[in-house]
Amino acid sequence: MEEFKYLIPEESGIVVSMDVEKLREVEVNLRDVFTRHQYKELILPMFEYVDLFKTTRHQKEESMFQFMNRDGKRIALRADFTVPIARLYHNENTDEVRRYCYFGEVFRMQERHKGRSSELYQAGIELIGKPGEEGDQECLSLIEETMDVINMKDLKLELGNASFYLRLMELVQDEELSEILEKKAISEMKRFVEEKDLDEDLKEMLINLPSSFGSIDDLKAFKVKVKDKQLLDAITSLEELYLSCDKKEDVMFDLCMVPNQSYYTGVMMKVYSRYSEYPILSGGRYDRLMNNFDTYSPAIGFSYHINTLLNAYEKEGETND
Ligand SMILES: N[C@@H](Cc1c[nH]c[nH+]1)C(=O)O
Repeated sequence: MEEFKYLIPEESGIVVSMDVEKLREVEVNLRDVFTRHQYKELILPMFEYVDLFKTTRHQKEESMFQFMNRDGKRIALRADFTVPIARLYHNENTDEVRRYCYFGEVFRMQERHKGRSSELYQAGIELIGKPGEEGDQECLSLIEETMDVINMKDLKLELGNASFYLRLMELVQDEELSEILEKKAISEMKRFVEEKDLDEDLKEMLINLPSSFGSIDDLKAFKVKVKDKQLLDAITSLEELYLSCDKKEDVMFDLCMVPNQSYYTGVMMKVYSRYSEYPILSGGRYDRLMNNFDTYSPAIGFSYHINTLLNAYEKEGETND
């Protein structure tokens, strides 16, 4: 394909313009925090069997970069760090608490012409074996500490809960709800609710959901409208987690948060810079992922999306000039 030799594929477009000096600075600062808290650094394979990501059903097959190896087995470029780390924990044959951290690329095919690279540089941690509130708090305080060392202004930490989302889907039994939640579309939600045969309390709550995003007071005001026990528990666990946050003024709640990974089961976290449309960090509790390896262990983790972070950092710099 001679005519393409001067061009860079859309898939890796952003990578070539990455500010490597800044990347290394962020990496050093994050590594320093992770290792201070006993997170052991891992280097994980770049090539995996497609089956690894398929059996855990977390990554859509069409978003994986795949090829055949010499034995005719289907190989994928690493599409995620969390899943191979779950396998690693299983292979360690332990039920003790383990702390891992990692730095490197994941490969996920993006929608065309959105200007997003398919080669995503991540820096993250996984905390395995520490259940519930205790594990959530450890993870959250680590996020807060790392938010300090990346030296960015105006960061917001958003909390959602996958158990809230999963319970809603169970009650409503309609995939369209996911899209409406993601868009926080008030009028679409009204139309959707009117067309459905649902309990009146649930209808009233759903109508209020897209506009209930915000502070702890917004969360508390919304809670009054909730009658279902599982939904209430999910909100209470967010309230409790909030109490352990150091910088409460930077914390927001989003009950419309749709899990961006299908393995999330509990609290979900996202960090936003006002200079980026996408989160610079995302993560969550995933207590059932390990079941795929016949190991039963609660876990939570997060990843910084370094490409997004560097873009936001550059924009922040431009507005300060
Ligand atoms: N692997 C997730 C982030 C995460 C790490 N641990 C838990 N969640 C992602 O790439 O979005």
